[in-house]
Amino acid sequence: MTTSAAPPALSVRDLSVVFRTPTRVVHAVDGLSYDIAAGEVLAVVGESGCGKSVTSTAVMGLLPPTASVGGSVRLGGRELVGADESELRDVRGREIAMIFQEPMTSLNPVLTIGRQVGEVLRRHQGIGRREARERAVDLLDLVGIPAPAQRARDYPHQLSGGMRQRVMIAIAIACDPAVLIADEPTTALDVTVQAGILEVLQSLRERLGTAIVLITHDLGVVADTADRVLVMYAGRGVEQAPVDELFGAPRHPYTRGLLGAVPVPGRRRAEGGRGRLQEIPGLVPSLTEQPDHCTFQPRCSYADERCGEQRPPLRALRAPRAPRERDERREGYERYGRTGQPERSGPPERPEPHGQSERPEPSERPEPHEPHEAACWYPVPIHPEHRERPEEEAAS
Ligand SMILES: Nc1ncnc2c1ncn2[C@@H]1O[C@H](COP(=O)(O)OP(=O)(O)OP(=O)(O)O)[C@@H](O)[C@H]1O
Repeated sequence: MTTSAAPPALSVRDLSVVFRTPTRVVHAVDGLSYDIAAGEVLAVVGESGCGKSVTSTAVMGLLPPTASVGGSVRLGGRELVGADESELRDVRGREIAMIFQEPMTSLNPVLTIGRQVGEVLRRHQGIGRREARERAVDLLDLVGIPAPAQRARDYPHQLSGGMRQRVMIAIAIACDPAVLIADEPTTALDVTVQAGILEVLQSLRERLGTAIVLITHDLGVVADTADRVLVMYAGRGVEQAPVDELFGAPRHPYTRGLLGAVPVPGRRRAEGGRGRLQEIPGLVPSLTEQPDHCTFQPRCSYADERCGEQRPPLRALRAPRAPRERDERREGYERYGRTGQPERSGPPERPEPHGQSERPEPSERPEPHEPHEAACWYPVPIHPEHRERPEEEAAS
């Protein structure tokens, strides 16, 4: 739950999405809750099919009629679940916007990019063609398109993939939305172009206070960009934490497995040949059922009977604060550069994270708006000798 005084820019509570087709029922999202504050970047991670995109599409009110949505999505005090289409159309683009993975499918190939950015302004702000054109050029400039006045006359196919993605961002932020959802915005791009796009997103949150929900598979991007992380598994939120806590002291066994499945050069050598990539055994559960127990239980090495009988709620955990624990958090954070790998090979020299010189130390980052939470009866111990029992956790 949000502890800061300011209301969240976006508040999602107990969101559920069920698709009903003639042949099956899919519980794509089940009881998901999160908040995001102005100027914050919340990364949403999890294996393919865990419900990241469906969550965002539900928040935007863009799901097909086969989907039924439950719970609450509050945007600046306005409830979006159950709102009618005309109200949603008014909100989308103006107060909340989304950028997608593949800009070529979202841009109109027969209109210039200046026209496409300008159209959004004209539709939502009722300004004239000439003013819209001028403001479109300003927006293209803001997202880092060189010579924006000339490029505004280009068609999408005349731009590189990275430039097209910048155009999508310009369209998304044209009306200065409070919340921007970026669904895998850098996946199809090479690493240097990706870095440029992430810088644009960072500058938006700093300059305009945009709250950004960043959906990504790339844990390096998460480490480098996010303030907080939401981990999803099989349609449920299983862990939420400030980014350095999540990387340094993951508490849900699934999160730990997810981090262990990322290649880190030098780790194997540093760990005497033992540091292999750790696969999570077993398979992701089918979403056609909605079990009333922990869905990760069949794959979890910590599970006991209770995990197979009762569904663990998302509970606040005590944050690791002792100096030694703090160092471990830091170490975890430093393991991941922007590409999911340290910039140089591993120990004995500890690698610097990408862009560390310009970015504040993790300890200087803004205070988290939410505590560390995990949906687990037996959260992974911070130290093996300190296995905590549920009753020792500081529930709040
Ligand atoms: N229109 C639909 N009808 C039925 N099931 C759907 C529909 N859209 C999505 N799903 C199902 O919902 C589940 C979640 O899908 P979603 O696209 O949100 O996953 P994801 O975590 O974003 O995956 P990825 O990382 O691969 O994009 C999947 O099992 C998917 O098959």
